[in-house]
Amino acid sequence: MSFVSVRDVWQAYDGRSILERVNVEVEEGEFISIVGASGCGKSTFLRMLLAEEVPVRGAISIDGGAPAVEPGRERGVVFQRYSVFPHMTVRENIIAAEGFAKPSGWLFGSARKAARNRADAMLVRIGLNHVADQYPASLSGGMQQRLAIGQALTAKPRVLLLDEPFGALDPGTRLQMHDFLTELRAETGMTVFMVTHDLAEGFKLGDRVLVFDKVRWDPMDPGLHGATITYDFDARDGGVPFQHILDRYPSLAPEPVGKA
Ligand SMILES: Nc1ncnc2c1ncn2[C@@H]1O[C@H](COP(=O)(O)OP(=O)(O)OP(=O)(O)O)[C@@H](O)[C@H]1O
Repeated sequence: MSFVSVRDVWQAYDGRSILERVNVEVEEGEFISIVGASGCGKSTFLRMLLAEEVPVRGAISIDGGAPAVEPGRERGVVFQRYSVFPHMTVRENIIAAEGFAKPSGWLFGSARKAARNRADAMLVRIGLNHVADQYPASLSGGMQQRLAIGQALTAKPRVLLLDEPFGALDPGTRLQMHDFLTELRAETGMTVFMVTHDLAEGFKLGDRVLVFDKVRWDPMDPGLHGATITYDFDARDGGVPFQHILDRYPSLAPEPVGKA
């Protein structure tokens, strides 16, 4: 059995189908990029992988375990909008991430001191040790997002879920974050699922690129049917030229530079 196994998963809200018949098998350590038109259910799929919500049908299992019913330490998540705590320093943000992963939610005495040492090691790892005592507002967007990734990594997750993690960053910072993520991944052997609207990014970072789309379409009721995985591209060797996908999915094309 694969490390992550998604079997015949369906999701619906208020009786409206969002995802249907989603099947995918993922090996440990694979980097899976996810693309698809806006609103097709990509974030919903990530939330189910995180066990933040359960599918109405089908099951997702990780490492052969029973389907999870709530988020656990083995899954970390990073969203596009900075999820760091603005009233805490950079170091406190990392310590808090560890504290919240504990059942009691808080750390005291020697446990807190040890957590501080681990936090400092993490800050060195993500290149933020020189700003450990600053507040997030004083950091650049790329630094804040590195802090968010550092928080997610604090619990040493085996699966990292990234929802458009670099969507709010400028192109240069984005490229730096690609290198950072590639290094982290080589170091940790984590399995990664990343939703992106940038196909080039998806093919560059991913081992595979999954495309979500609707295969059934009712012109009288466009919201009737849900999306599923329509393509599973092998992106390891540079992948297929992504222009072919853009031809079929023009809505995925990046915004022209300078467009308001
Ligand atoms: N908790 C919810 N209750 C009701 N509807 C929801 C809920 N969560 C998501 N939806 C709806 O499900 C659909 C899929 O949303 P989702 O955020 O998963 O899409 P997405 O592909 O990630 O979109 P985008 O690319 O724009 O971020 C949308 O129509 C959204 O409004």
